[in-house]
Amino acid sequence: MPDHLEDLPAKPSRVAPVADGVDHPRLQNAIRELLLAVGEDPDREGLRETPARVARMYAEMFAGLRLDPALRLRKFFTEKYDEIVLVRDIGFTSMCEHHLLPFSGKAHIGYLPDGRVVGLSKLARVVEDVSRRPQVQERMTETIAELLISELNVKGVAVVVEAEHSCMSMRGVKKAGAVCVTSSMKGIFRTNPSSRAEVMALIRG
Ligand SMILES: Nc1nc2c(ncn2[C@@H]2O[C@H](COP(=O)(O)OP(=O)(O)OP(=O)(O)O)[C@@H](O)[C@H]2O)c(=O)[nH]1
Ligand SMILES: [Zn+2]
Repeated sequence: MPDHLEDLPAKPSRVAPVADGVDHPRLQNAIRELLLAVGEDPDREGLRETPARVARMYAEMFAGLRLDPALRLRKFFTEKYDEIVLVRDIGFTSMCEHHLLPFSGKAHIGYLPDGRVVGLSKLARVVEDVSRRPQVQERMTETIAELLISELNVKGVAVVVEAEHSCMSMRGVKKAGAVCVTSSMKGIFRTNPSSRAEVMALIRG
């Protein structure tokens, strides 16, 4: 190592708190404790940077705790279109709040407009924002549907989420491939069985 670098701390940016709303030093201590508790040596070479790495990972996985997804839905386009709009297969990964393991899958969102439409990407952005929290799949589904029905001036909203839970595949009951499906229907999709059947048929493709 050149002399002039010898006194510099290694990668200082990796240990400093990052202005992302997460307490990085606290997280790093917790990860170090976790490694000690399972019988590992957090000071061995391969693990030396792990607490800082995992802290950054949690900051990313839980970034949704500090976001307001409603802000994604404040921009509209006036359109005469009055049939269902559906965005299918929006991929996501969230964190199961029971085991802090990921669950991932696809969200499908349909809505029936009432004179104006929202940018299609905004539906995917809402899924992205809401997924980055510790939660259960039912709450994630309901949160997305509630946001859409309260923020968009639409006749109905349908949200279906399909996901595989790591806590069911890699541990515990160990059922790889089991898929959990949840749905939340608002407005006309809740009150009118034929509208519900129509949106569900579109979601099934
Ligand atoms: N309803 C629901 N349950 C979930 C979700 N994610 C994980 N779970 C379940 O949460 C439950 C937690 O059960 P506990 O008995 O408290 O924990 P556990 O002993 O680790 O349970 P096992 O996973 O059966 O080993 C498990 O049945 C998980 O399958 C979710 O999104 N929704
Ligand atoms: Zn779990």
